[in-house]
Amino acid sequence: MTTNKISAEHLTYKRNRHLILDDLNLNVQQGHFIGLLGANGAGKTTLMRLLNGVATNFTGTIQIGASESIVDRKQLSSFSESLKGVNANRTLHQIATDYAIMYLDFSEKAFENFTNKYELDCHQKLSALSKGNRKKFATALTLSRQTQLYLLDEPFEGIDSMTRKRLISNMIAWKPAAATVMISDHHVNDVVNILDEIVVLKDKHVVAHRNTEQLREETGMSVEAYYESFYEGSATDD
Ligand SMILES: Nc1ncnc2c1ncn2[C@@H]1O[C@H](COP(=O)(O)OP(=O)(O)OP(=O)(O)O)[C@@H](O)[C@H]1O
Repeated sequence: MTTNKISAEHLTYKRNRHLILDDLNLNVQQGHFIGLLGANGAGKTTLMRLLNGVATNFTGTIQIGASESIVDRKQLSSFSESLKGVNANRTLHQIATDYAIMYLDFSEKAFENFTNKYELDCHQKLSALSKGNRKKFATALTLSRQTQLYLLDEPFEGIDSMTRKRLISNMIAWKPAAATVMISDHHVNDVVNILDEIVVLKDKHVVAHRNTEQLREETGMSVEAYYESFYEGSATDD
């Protein structure tokens, strides 16, 4: 069996009796930038929560590397949403110190590099950060772990277009070859240059999973036009 993969098979998930994901199948080889695309409410955050092991009580299987266990998946993936439970009265530096205790793979050196590049003042309290800087901080924390799968939920939301371009270049330069980075974003054109693959969620499951280069060659469409066509009901994935 191949172990350098991330997979979800027949994944079905309900929350408060609402069916959110239904028989979702996804299989990615590690080492790529993957865009997780879908309209509001399509289930992008939910899928990331399930992969990371924050959300449980699903049916089907989820695997990262060779393991299906929740404990291993939390260890093998780093999720930007983890910041949700953090005490906003703590400074960025204090929060990073907490992370270093919580996650043995957290690199304080990497964190320092990211915060320098992102122009964040680590003496500030989390509560004092603007929306964009809060996103940058969540990304810095997430990427400072040394693990296999990085799950970034709308990392560029609220970030100005110039900074966005700089963060994307930094991310390309930073990515370890074996790591997988899954990014959800509503502004497909802004992130498309970083993406090796896209996964489109619609109707509670994956309706397309394509290599971006092949997609352009084979369809002659931009990635954004291809993605939007699923929502216009005019495309099928073959
Ligand atoms: N606590 C909950 N109880 C019931 N349904 C929920 C709950 N949380 C989320 N949902 C539903 O799950 C579905 C998927 O939500 P999710 O946040 O994963 O979507 P998303 O693709 O990330 O959306 P967005 O792009 O708006 O962030 C939505 O229909 C949402 O209403």
